[in-house]
Amino acid sequence: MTALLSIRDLTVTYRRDGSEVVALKNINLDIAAGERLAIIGESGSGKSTLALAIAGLLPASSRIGGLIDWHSPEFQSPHSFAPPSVLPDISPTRREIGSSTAGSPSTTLAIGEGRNDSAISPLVGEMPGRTEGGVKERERFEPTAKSSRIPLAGRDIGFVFQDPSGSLNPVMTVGKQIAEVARTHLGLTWQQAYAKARTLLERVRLPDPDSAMSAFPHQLSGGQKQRVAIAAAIAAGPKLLIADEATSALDTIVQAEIVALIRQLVSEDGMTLLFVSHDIALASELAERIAVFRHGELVECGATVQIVEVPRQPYTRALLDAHIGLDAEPLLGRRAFETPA
Ligand SMILES: Nc1ncnc2c1ncn2[C@@H]1O[C@H](COP(=O)(O)OP(=O)(O)OP(=O)(O)O)[C@@H](O)[C@H]1O
Ligand code: NI
Repeated sequence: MTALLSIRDLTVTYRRDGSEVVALKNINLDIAAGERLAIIGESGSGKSTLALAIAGLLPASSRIGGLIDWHSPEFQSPHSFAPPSVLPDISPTRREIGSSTAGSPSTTLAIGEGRNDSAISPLVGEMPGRTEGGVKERERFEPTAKSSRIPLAGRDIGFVFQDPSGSLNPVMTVGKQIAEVARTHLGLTWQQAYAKARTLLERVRLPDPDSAMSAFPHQLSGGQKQRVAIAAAIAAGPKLLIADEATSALDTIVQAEIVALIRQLVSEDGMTLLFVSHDIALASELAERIAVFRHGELVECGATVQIVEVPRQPYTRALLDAHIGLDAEPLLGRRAFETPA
């Protein structure tokens, strides 16, 4: 399988109240093109930080070390600190990236240790102290070569957050906000973009897409809002879809529907999926591979069946054990739990 991106020695530190929080420590991870990879771990383990780092959406208060290589001729770093050619290669594992040797289409994304000033996050000022929030357009520095471009959240990377209200504009119609993504990134006319938005609402199976086009987010249910957020996230045809706890705020049935929808869209569009969740059972329903995070470290990574059936780490075992009913038909267990006495 071809790697979409390689993460090498990625370390992310946040500054908070004068002290530093190390959110990720020396992460090494490859993401294959077209795979469905889940990132799991308890709260604060660094899952969202990884997702934001990949999308180039970390707040300016963060510092990044290590590198992210996109193995695509189209892409450049979303947060490299200088053109790769003038930066020293500080990563001891750099040579392990087979396809990033000279002449390869790989592009180095982040090299060295530096304050993340170049990545101007839309989260800055909007959601201080949080990693979840709305992704809207953000300023970017220009690519150094015309032939390659910076992988951009919203265009090349679709991002779906836990709270769809955070990513949807409350005073803009559903149709217009999806159309705006298509217009901005695909260069469509408004008319074409609205037609695309209408098609996308059908694809995400929103009931009555025609009236939904002129609806405002508050007129929709949580699950419907999340469908709209997903439509907006895939509107520009991203290569990578990142869903960060995208179903965590929804009830079990809607959660299953959204997971099924994500699976279908990812397969139809040939997208790579990064599914961030604290729920190992949900992750195992969707992902082919699971990476387990704890205290900012990647403790275990393997095929879903291996992680679920023969976890190597006690921590993974504990996550599995903590999930009620995983070993004993979870859906039946949940249904019995929900049935009124
Ligand atoms: N903007 C920020 N400023 C300061 N510290 C932060 C910021 N965002 C995250 N952190 C800290 O970094 C660590 C990792 O947080 P992160 O949000 O990546 O974890 P997570 O696994 O996504 O957790 P959750 O499941 O609660 O979403 C935590 O200690 C968190 O408090
Ligand atoms: Ni998170």
